[in-house]
Amino acid sequence: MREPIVKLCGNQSLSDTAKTASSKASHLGFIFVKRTKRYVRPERVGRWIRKVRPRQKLVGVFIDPTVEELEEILHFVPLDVIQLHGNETVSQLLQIKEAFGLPVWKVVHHQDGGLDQMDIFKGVADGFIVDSKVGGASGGTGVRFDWEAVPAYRDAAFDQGVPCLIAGGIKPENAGELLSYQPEGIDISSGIERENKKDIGKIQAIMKEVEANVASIS
Ligand SMILES: O=C(O)c1ccccc1NCC(=O)[C@H](O)[C@H](O)COP(=O)(O)O
Repeated sequence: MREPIVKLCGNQSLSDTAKTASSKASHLGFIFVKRTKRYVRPERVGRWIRKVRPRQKLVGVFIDPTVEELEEILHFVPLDVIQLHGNETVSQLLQIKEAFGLPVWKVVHHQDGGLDQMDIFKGVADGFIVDSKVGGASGGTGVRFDWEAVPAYRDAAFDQGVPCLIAGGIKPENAGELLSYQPEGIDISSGIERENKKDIGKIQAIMKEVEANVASIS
């Protein structure tokens, strides 16, 4: 049975990181996109990681980063995965993979042509995240999409031999519904927050839903 991928994203403080790290999630995410509400400074994240020592894999979220920017972040934070949330091209992904030797997850927004986007990155992306498209926002919107589309994305990623996480508006109250579509992984940010801080009760509630559905997402 494969362990479900659960990424708890948008950690903004030592306290957030301690709460998400105390869970059974597999990945913790940090937003390195300047001028967005969950942006965190890499040197701070580095300090939190040294204190908390999470057992989870660390994911850095970026929009159209340069190799130099990534180099700077990696100097402070030992990322395990680079998540690209912007308009990056295949050649940019290849350049980043070559420069750092880290897995790169490409975000595809759920909209017409979402599956074609996944096809474009076939053999290059090491994983996909399918997120809601909400106006000009890139992510962290707290808005879900029509999950009837989930099996098509899941199967397309499966055919490529890479994981696919579903993101956008997942919360304890609706996680069971999403998990019934058997995604390989889920990515949550707003749904585990209360007043912009991660909430241990919501984290535990999400993880309880995952555990209850573990057979269906493995
Ligand atoms: O979270 C943000 O503020 C953000 C800003 C810019 C680009 C990406 C961002 N988040 C990426 C994520 O991986 C979120 O976990 C994902 O979009 C789901 O967010 P939510 O709907 O809040 O659960």
